Amino acid sequence: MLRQAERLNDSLLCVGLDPEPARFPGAWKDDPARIFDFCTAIVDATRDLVIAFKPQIAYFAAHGAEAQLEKLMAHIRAVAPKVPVILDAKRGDIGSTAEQYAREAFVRYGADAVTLSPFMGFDSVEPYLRYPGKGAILLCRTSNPGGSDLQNRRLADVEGQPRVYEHLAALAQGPWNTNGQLGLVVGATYPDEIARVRELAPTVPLLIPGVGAQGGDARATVRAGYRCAADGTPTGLVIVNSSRAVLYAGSGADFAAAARQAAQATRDELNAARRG
Ligand SMILES: O=C(O)c1cc(=O)[nH]c(=O)n1[C@@H]1O[C@H](COP(=O)(O)O)[C@@H](O)[C@H]1O
Repeated sequence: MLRQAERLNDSLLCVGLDPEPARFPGAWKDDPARIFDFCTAIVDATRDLVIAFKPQIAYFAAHGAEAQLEKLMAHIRAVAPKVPVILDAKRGDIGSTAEQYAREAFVRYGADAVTLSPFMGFDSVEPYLRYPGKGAILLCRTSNPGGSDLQNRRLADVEGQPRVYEHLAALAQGPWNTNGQLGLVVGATYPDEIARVRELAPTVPLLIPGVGAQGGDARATVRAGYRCAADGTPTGLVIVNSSRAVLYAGSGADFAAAARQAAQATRDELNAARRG
């Protein structure tokens, strides 16, 4: 699905759907009942510009707006059936509970992929791999400064003493990737680490948040993470997420047009970086 959407829309950009009613335009401001309306306006304005959409579940659950998220997922499937939807939930729990989280993501919401915290190990990830064709994207080297607290520590009892994120990248490329559906999250704020992850996991899709509001460099991100064959076919895809910089590009009645403009500019910048 990712390869198909990348070709269809000529894009590496993922628009993150992180709706904050306090930032909604005009009469919608502070009204959580407008979460669906706000998000569908963004989806409709950008659906031909993206490789994926990424709703962040907390922005819905915090307002008791799960029904609006269900409606939104159905809306995306209807208007952009070839664009994968990554449910950003960052789940991580023992196998029996993971089975419920997997059902929530893939059956209740119909997501194509879900983000997971791999802290509890492979048996906490495995239940998600039982769904054919569905993606499980593991936090590896996150975009936040505190990401280095644990992820950059070295593992003394693993050969070569890799850092935690390096070890995880190797597991995701190899033994953990039992159905070929794993991905990794690497922050745009750390391009050197993106390059290192790409070295260890040459073909795993990388979800890269952190351009836009967090200040990550789009060009450096693509250079570090995107790989293609001599004929231009991607061999290592990147899914570069921007949320706030797209969603809140404008604050008036024309917010959806402003979001489209911001998404288009970022998509073009990412494409220039991979072709330049
Ligand atoms: O898994 C994620 O999507 C994620 C991982 C990470 O390392 N950093 C990160 O910012 N994110 C998410 O990506 C989005 C970034 O939003 P913006 O900073 O507004 O573009 C938010 O939904 C975060 O929860």
